[in-house]
Amino acid sequence: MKDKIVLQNLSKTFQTESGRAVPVLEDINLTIRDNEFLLVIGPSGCGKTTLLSCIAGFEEPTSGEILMDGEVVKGPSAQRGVVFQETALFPWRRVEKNVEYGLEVRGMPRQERKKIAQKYLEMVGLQDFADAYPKELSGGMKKRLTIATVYANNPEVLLMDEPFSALDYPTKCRLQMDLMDLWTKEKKTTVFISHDVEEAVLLSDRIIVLNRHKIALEYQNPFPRPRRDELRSDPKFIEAKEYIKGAYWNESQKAQ
Ligand SMILES: Nc1ncnc2c1ncn2[C@@H]1O[C@H](COP(=O)(O)OP(=O)(O)OP(=O)(O)O)[C@@H](O)[C@H]1O
Repeated sequence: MKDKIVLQNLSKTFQTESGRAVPVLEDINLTIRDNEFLLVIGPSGCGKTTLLSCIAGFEEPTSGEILMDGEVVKGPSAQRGVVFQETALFPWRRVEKNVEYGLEVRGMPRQERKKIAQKYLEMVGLQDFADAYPKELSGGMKKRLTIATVYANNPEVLLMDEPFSALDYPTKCRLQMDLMDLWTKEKKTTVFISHDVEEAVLLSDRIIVLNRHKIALEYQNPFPRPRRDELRSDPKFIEAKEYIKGAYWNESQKAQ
């Protein structure tokens, strides 16, 4: 599989207003392969969002560089779709019009963008809510809508920052399965940030534990796809979760 995103000696240090230097990422080297689902986990404040923001092009590295398809990332691009923890929807636009927004901006004809919006609303099970406003949707439905919106724009890379963290467990489980279905149908290179070890083992091809400014552990996920909901209670899955949790826990302890 070809390399999609390459982080070369990536470092990021923030300067606080009082002039203090806050090192967040130090000399990170990482290759994300085309169509890989990479999951980044780590204790709060370890730099997960900063890493994602650098890949998205929202933050500039202090040193080192990020390459996508061999080209240096110099700023945000429509080729990298971002899903944040908070849903970013237009409250005054109906559900279908939210999905169409990016396509409209690109000048796609009305009928064509409507067809694409309907396809993705169906894929996330929101076809009956096309004419509703976002405020009429539950938290989980809003997440589905955000994912449909990002997918409709057809980016090559999907960057997701804890998209399901605020949801209750059953809703989260359902959305994880939905995302996996969508990802299986339309594979995209994905970088997904999470605090949740179960989510990490269920979704990923590979897990990176980030801590103390560096990659503390890399774990190649052995579970074959498709992965069903029942996998969550498989003893081997639980064992894998414990292993990641052990590394995550140890790293959290060291961070204190
Ligand atoms: N713009 C900024 N200016 C100064 N410091 C910042 C800035 N953005 C982030 N930081 C600091 O960088 C560190 C990493 O933040 P980041 O949000 O990347 O962590 P995280 O791992 O995503 O945390 P969480 O899991 O709590 O979301 C934190 O110490 C934070 O205070």
